[in-house]
Amino acid sequence: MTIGTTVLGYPRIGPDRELKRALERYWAGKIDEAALLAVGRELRRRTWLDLRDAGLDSIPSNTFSHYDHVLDTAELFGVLPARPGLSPLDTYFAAARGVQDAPALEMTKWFDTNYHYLVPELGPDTEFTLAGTKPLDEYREARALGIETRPVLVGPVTFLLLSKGIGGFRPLDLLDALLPRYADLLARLHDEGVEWVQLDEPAFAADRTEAELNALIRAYHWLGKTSARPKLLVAGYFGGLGRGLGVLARSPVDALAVDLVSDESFVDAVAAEPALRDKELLAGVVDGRNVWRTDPQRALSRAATLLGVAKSVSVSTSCSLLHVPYDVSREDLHPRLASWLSFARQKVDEVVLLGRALRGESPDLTAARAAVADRASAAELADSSVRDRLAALPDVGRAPYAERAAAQAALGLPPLPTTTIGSFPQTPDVRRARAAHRAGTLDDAGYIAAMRAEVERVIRLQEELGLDVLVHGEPERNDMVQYFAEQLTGFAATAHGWVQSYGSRCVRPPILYGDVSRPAPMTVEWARYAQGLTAKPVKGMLTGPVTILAWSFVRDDQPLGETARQVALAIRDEVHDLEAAGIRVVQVDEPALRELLPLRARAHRAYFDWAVSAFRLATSGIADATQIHTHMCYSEFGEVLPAIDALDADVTSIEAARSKMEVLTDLNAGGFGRGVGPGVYDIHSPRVPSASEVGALLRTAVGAVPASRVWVNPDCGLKTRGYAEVEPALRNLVAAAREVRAELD
Ligand SMILES: Nc1nc2c(c(=O)[nH]1)N[C@@H](CNc1ccc(C(=O)N[C@@H](CCC(=O)N[C@@H](CCC(=O)N[C@@H](CCC(=O)O)C(=O)O)C(=O)O)C(=O)O)cc1)CN2
Ligand code: MET
Ligand SMILES: [Zn+2]
Repeated sequence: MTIGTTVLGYPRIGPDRELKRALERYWAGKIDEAALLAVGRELRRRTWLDLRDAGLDSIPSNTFSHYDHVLDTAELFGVLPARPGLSPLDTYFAAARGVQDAPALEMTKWFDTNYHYLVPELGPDTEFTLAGTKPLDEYREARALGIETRPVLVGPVTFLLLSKGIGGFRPLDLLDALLPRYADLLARLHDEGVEWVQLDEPAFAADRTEAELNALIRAYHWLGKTSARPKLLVAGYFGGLGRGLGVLARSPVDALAVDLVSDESFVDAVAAEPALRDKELLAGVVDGRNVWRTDPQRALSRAATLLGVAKSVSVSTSCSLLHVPYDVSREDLHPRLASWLSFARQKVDEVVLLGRALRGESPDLTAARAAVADRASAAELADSSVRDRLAALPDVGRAPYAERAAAQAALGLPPLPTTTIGSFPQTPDVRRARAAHRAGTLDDAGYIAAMRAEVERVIRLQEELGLDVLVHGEPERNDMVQYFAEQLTGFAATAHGWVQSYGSRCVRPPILYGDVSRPAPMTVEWARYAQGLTAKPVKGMLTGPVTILAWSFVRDDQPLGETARQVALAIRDEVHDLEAAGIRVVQVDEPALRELLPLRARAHRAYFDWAVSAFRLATSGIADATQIHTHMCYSEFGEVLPAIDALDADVTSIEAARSKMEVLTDLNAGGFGRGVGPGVYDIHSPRVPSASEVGALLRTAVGAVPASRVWVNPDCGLKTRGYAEVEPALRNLVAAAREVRAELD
């Protein structure tokens, strides 16, 4: 049988974040393993039944995970660190979250998404075994419900490319050792009666070396030729496959899934590939990354272009639906906006409908066509005043850094000034107050009073600790992007639109649907209140335009750079109002600057151009004496260092503790000449760093960068930590700064 209509993956956290709650209760010791496993089983059951009832021809399995699918793959092939005395499940969680005396695996971004995976560590002595049965178990579980499924696995080459080599080792050198274990697994699935297996190779949406392409060739020639195996579907997504397309087309696999959404030109490359003649093709024409309703005309014409090219063509999503929320029908949005949207459940219906249309049936596409046309012609999305203001804006640079630095000396800060990145712990009390406010049981005045009390507590604590530049602690923010989106026009927020970010942590990305403007100041009253409590400078705290776009679902009817300018203008207005309110230091966070970097180098220049100019637009037109900070984290910064420099912020705080300040060498090599705050405290770990540990990192920093430009701060915000860890950690941070200060001449 051909595969027919399908989706490459589905959300797994639960429509009401059932898995998040179960995980956190399990970790807190409130439920046992059996109760946690039961929650997962029920979520899988509901997903499979929903997908079957929707009419998909082929239903994926093994898309569930208790934490992360790359971690699952490492467990499956027996390469998680052993933890004698722990159950297999707790060994798995130990790798994900760390235990008392062993840190977690590193966590990093899954390609250019806001999903994070755990990085397996491999070395020359790594031995793979087929240690687990998860894909097999889930297949059986579905079959017991009467549902045939297609197990989904991370492909062997992508798995190795995403892993980290210990001490300079190249994980790809393990390919020949890993392939037989994949073959063992395929054989077992085959014995079980599995017809199709999906192997995901998104790594080939990025630029790849000759050696990496050769690995892809070897892998699929080898796996394709194994005798007892299910049919193989290889999925490439998050962009076109580049030369990987030809490689896979010429390999003995049975089907290819291609992303026809992310890269418009890729459809031509697929159409021109003669070697696809005897392959089945899944045309990924329903966007798995965004929430807009699919234009049936465009989707069908793309898929139809390929009809003669392959043995068969069917419809799929461009990637897994992991990155979109479950169901738009649960939202209380403006009905017109709601009619333009499609979340995971609706995307499944779109796939089914388009699949029927492609087969020559005549399903009713009028509602879809009308909604898309309505959105395209919605004049009220345009705001001419925003566009006129942007067109009239003068040049967006600031005075040279030296002049600014001289003016900013008026802040009267000591050498090695200490500060934090913005958020303080979001305590259960704070979260409860916000929930009560949302539910209407706590009125505005009561909520504001509770948050003010929290701000005052945080200010007093920082004064007592002896920090130099204070923050208000962000207690009033549900999330650093959603909070702003809720106050800007052109954005809609969802009530249930949760998307997994990592493990049990989720976000509700806002929907940016129209021209953006700022009807009123967003943070000024909180900053003014905090500054009024202390003589020390309080840092205003904003999220930058690139990060606001990266962590929202963004309109796709104009270039991102244009949308970024509108958001930047709103942030600029806020910066100006903070300055007018007497705030002398403003931080504009851009942790997602690296995340939005296109996977292919040919697109980097254009990205840097719009991203940098949006940040500069947001942070210029102010007095030289007003100090602009920015902050970045969760990334490999190498490729974006020139852009970080070009942002022209007075001070850049940057995650560095885990990598022992390596980033400073690179920054120096790049000629970075302004203030820099390399994180000296890893906030992802519950461990409290000692003063001597922090001191050692700080001495490394002042050895690499002139001390006059070094700031002392944690790696990132403290919102996910508790006060029991944060207080002693910051105490040690201040003590270390004082000690190293005393050593300066
Ligand atoms: N958007 C975004 N992306 C990001 C980051 C980030 O901060 N924001 N940081 C990096 C790492 N990613 C992260 C993603 C999420 C969280 C996180 O802490 N998320 C929270 C939810 C944050 C939130 O929206 N909180 C809301 C809703 C909280 C909530 O769940 N309330 C309860 C009720 C509260 C109670 O009674 O206790 C409910 O709705 O059921 C609020 O505070 O108002 C979670 O999953 O637990 C942290 C880091 C990279 N990407
Ligand atoms: C993910 S970056 C976080 C920056 C933000 N100001 C905070 O401290 O939480
Ligand atoms: Zn951060």
